Amino acid sequence: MLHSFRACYAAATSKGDISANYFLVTAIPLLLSTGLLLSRFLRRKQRAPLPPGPTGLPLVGYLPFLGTHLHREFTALAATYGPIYSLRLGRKLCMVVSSSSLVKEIVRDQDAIFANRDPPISAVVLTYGGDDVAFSNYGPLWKKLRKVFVREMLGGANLEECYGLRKQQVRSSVKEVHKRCSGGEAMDFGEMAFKTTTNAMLSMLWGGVAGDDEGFYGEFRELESEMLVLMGTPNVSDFIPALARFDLQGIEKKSKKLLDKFDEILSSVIEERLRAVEKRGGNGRKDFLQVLLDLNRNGGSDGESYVTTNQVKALLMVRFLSVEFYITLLRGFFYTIDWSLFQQDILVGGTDTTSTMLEWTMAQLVKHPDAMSKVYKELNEIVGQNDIVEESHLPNLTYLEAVIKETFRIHPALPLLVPRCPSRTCELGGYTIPKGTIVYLNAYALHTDPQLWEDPLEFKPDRFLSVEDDTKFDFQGNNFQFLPFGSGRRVCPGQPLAVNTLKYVLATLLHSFDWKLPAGTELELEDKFGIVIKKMNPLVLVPTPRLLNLELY
Ligand code: HEM
Repeated sequence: MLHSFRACYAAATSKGDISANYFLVTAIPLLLSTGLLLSRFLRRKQRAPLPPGPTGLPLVGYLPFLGTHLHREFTALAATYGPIYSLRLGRKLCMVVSSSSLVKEIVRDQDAIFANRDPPISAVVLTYGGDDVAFSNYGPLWKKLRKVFVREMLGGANLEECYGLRKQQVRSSVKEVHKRCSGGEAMDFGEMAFKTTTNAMLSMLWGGVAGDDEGFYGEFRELESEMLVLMGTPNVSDFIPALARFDLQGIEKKSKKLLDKFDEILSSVIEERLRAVEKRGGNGRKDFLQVLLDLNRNGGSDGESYVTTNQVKALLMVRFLSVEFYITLLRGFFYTIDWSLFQQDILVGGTDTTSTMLEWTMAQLVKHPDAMSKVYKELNEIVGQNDIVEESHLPNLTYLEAVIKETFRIHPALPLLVPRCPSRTCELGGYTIPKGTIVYLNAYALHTDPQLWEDPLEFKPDRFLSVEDDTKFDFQGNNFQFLPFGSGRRVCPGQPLAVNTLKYVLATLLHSFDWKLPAGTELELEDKFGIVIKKMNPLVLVPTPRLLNLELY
């Protein structure tokens, strides 16, 4: 640089024309641009390295080396490469983080940077161009939709108003189980849990229930299944963005067609509701549909929560959101997943996080009779055998809550949470994390770390009772060693509804019946990696009534 400066000065002076202007016009820009280049070079040289990690193959990266239980594989890799490591899955650069201090850095200290998502093309199309709370990036649209979701749809007052709808569905499940009791019939507990939670959710969404009108809901469920399969199908366009415009597998085109069909159904639901409201007068039922239609027509009380008709429709599809996320995560692992089983799971099994957790909690209770008797004792004391469980009882069922937390610790439904994506290149734990990296937070590793938990693989609900400060292990992810619902800005907004529904359905089914394994069978607790982490084999149990007053059934 000094050399160029001297040359410039010499050129000017040799002509005997030491004009200040000439000097300014030539030398200063040269000096500035050289300085800029130098500082860029030095900055790049100083940038921290990428986290260490296993090397893979060209194009496919580490995909062919992954087994079938990713949360365990990722935990095992951390033993070799440390609490933060990188690997390529296809063309995508991914990081896996499994220490509570680094997780804290992501979800607290640098939360605004790590608050983006990386949705697949099919999800963007099917949510009206990403016009929804789950897939939009951190920014004004996400903030508005999240506020609508948390305050207006799932706000305390609205949830309370919908209690009647939930209760109706739970009581109707109790009746059905009771009917099947008389023959000593064994039943698939997971299936019954799925039906109960689905109906409770559908009734809160738009007052509907599967089975109310088999034609309509049957068609809707079929479309939902098609949607999940499309989102789950590995799409070359997602892995190699340069090929996206060719849509080689036709996934974008199929997604658009499917969206048209969804749109038709959702439009007819909305029109029907508007007609009913007009006929009846007033605002009609306060299910989520009505809340959203009121916002669509009048905006919110703050004047900022106006939602477009497309946003109403995208928000109504929320029932499967957590599953969609997981599919988003899984699409990377097409080498390791049996896609025919995956599709069967969606079409036949019925998959959702809340009912999956109901099944796991029940399985742990059947496996641990001591814990089961403590739950029954608590139910007898708080509810009594001459009454039915109401949601007002739930805050006092502290042992049941500890059982649920311990189940979430050992069997988190989404063990790698939902991947985050930094909006700019940043540093974490002394390493560089490039913009757009897919970041997995390994909750399973944290939940089972022997340095954080005593006997981490043992089912011991009491560990949650002995904690003096009961906010220490809440479901909000405020403690970075227990985060079944994530943490930070993008923490699961459905958590209060999910935990409430789980506790209410479980308390009701336990209070109403004794549950035993069919004679001659044994219980195992093996899991199966899939859309959510489900039990490998269905939980089959025989219920017998516990309550003497038959009117309570
Ligand atoms: C046991 C049940 C559930 C579990 C384990 C679960 C778990 C999660 C997790 C781990 C995340 C990602 C959080 C993060 O990135 O830090 C999430 C996000 C989300 N969940 Fe859930 N969830 C459940 C139920 C629900 C329900 C019932 C709803 C809807 C009523 C729901 C709606 C959402 C939405 C909208 C997001 C995205 C939030 C955002 O990106 O801003 N979840 N969930």
